[in-house]
Amino acid sequence: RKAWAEPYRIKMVEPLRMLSREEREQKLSEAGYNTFLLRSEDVYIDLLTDSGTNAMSDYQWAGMMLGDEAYAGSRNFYYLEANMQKYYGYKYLVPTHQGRGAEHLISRILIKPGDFIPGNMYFTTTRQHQELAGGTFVDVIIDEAHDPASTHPFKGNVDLDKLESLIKKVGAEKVPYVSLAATVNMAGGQPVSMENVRAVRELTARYGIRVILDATRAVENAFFIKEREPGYQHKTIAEILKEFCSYTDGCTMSGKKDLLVNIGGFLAVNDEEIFQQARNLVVVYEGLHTYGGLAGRDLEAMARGMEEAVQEDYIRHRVLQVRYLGEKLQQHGVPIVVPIGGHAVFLDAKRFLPHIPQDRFPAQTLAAAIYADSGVRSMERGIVSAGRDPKTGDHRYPKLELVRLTIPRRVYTNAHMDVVAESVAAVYQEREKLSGLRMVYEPTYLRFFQARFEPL
Ligand SMILES: CC1=C(O)/C(=C\N=C(/C)C(=O)O)C(COP(=O)(O)O)=CN1
Repeated sequence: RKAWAEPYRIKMVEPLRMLSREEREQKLSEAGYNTFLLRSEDVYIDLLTDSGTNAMSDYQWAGMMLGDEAYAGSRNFYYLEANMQKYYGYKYLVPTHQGRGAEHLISRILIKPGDFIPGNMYFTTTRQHQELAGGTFVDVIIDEAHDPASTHPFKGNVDLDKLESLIKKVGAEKVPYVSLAATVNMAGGQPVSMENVRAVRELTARYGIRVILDATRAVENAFFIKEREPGYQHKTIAEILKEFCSYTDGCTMSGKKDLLVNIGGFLAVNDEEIFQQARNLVVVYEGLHTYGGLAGRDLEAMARGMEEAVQEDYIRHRVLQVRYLGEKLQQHGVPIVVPIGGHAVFLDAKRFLPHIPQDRFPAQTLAAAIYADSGVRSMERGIVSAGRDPKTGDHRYPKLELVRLTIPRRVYTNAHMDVVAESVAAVYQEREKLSGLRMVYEPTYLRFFQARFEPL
């Protein structure tokens, strides 16, 4: 049979409302044409992010009632620790309030000023913390990742020659770790193959260099390995995930994605010395080492989310719902990043709006136009997100100028996807009418969150 449906039924709903086109135009102007500055109540279908926006299960909500809110030694911490060891395989757990809390700790611990951190394409908060620690991020992803039309099945892969030439150029002692993301958010939710992570491990081991995984969407990555990599079709998602992690020395985790919680994260490592430094530093920045800025109930919900995340029917539905939207858009001729990623469909704003130069912010313009058309909220993932080069002060000009339609887990049905596809197609038909934006307010850090724009 072809028909497939959500592997869950709905027990509670949040009514949605739609504004009129005039109201949306007004809200957009008040938000400085930045979708981050819109109010949730003014958004119809919210595809801004899959971070913290996912629906918890009754099993997770029940866990919220079991929060052991002891200041030290909460029962929920030990349950989370045991589940992390079971599913991700690392030895030591340091909870943090969310992913960037863990990025902050590991950057401070491992990076010395003047160090270089190679990684498979940048992520905004990850690179920010590496730079704040005095490091320089160096992109060592394969070239195909920067080509939205390339159909390479594992566009998240590390280019081993780029990695080794960096190590030889700067010296292994200046490379504290490889920052490996799986999947790669900014490339379009693109996976890393098991063969590649194994090769990265072998190469870095020769130089005594650590590999720190960004495991935020590693379950989605495991799904792509099962689907695309020879030899893995008959492995479970849980087996693939654990094997993948076994080639790395630790991970930072934003539980707000794969782990189906609204807040939560952690740092996990195998090295006892790093663990001691992290659990000492966590009490300065996040909270005691057994809660790390989270309530006991949040730790419990994240531990239970971990069990659900690796369930085959759940993760298959999750990834195939994203693919459903992407294929609908392709039927309308809308240019998107291929292969379709695990957590979002990425519109290629350069091909969508070829008449708008990059320093007139085409992706920002497109995200604003989609909201005006239908109340669907998306996120700019182009020149605004790339920020300025700390050395030159000029914009960074990424090859990928994208708008991300990010699908929260277990929240929307395919009927919502149909509405989104229809709206994007309508904007695509009228794309000649769009003329770009100019930035009128630019914050210092991670400008995309709070920048304001005016139409040209
Ligand atoms: C791959 C990756 C992310 O995607 C990420 C956060 N992503 C957001 C907020 C997003 O909208 O994609 C973070 C930071 O996690 P945090 O938002 O601090 O829990 C780390 N790694």
